[in-house]
Amino acid sequence: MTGLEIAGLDVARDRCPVLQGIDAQVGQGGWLAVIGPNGAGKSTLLKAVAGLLPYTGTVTAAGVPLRGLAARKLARTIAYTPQDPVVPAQMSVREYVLLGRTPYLGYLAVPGRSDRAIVDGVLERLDLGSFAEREVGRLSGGERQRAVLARALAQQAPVLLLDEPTTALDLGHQQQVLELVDRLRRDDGLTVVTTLHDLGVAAQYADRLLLLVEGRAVASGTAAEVLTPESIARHYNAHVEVTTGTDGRPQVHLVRPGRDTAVPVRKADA
Ligand SMILES: Nc1ncnc2c1ncn2[C@@H]1O[C@H](COP(=O)(O)OP(=O)(O)OP(=O)(O)O)[C@@H](O)[C@H]1O
Repeated sequence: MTGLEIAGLDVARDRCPVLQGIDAQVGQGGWLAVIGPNGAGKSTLLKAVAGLLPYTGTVTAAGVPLRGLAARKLARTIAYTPQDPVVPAQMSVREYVLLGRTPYLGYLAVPGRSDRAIVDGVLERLDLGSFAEREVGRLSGGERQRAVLARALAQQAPVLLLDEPTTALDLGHQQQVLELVDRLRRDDGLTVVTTLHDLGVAAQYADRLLLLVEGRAVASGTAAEVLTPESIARHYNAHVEVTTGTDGRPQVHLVRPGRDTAVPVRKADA
């Protein structure tokens, strides 16, 4: 079953075309990583799918066209975390994450016991339990990024759009967030689309990659199909070596100019 389908998507910003003719399909429970160099249009794609930018073309979730959906219905369908979220600094982390329940509340209604239980569960899963009463403005960058993700998860939408979800996180929390998102798609069938600069992470976690360059999709497929040294050299202007990990997925290593290899050679192999 298709979780999300994007067909013939064009987006202009300041009247300049930024995305042209983008097609992508993600099955329910799938994880699509949108990759590409700076300015390629990755964030623009997520914003348009989230309904925050006008577009031509169609976006459907579980077969339902998203254009024209009422805001509450859209928020129950798609949860989105931006790359640079603006957070209300005075609000406590718990109150902020409770905002994720807004699409389920009646007019002027306050969150109920089940909303609070959902928020408590999400705070726990993201290691934020001890920060629940702290003001959002008094969190570190990584703690704030987890709070923003927590708010999106509290929304319990079947489609999750995450713009660079791990940039501010230390290695342990990166892994925790990526593993959590992976579990959510595998166990709960969430459909995930993330932008990712880290090609190694994209290769390890996503089941399909979409490579955008100057607003167009230049490649899509599995990590092994998309992440070739030639393609990375051409589109990122980066010199890399691509090896295959024990899990069969590609690993991308930067190679310093003038050096032969980025991959350490073990003594036994030398
Ligand atoms: N608010 C805006 N108004 C006009 N043009 C914009 C705006 N935001 C982004 N752009 C332009 O749209 C293009 C795509 O930007 P976008 O942020 O989608 O790229 P990106 O692939 O996410 O980049 P990065 O990897 O640097 O985050 C760029 O040329 C950018 O300059």
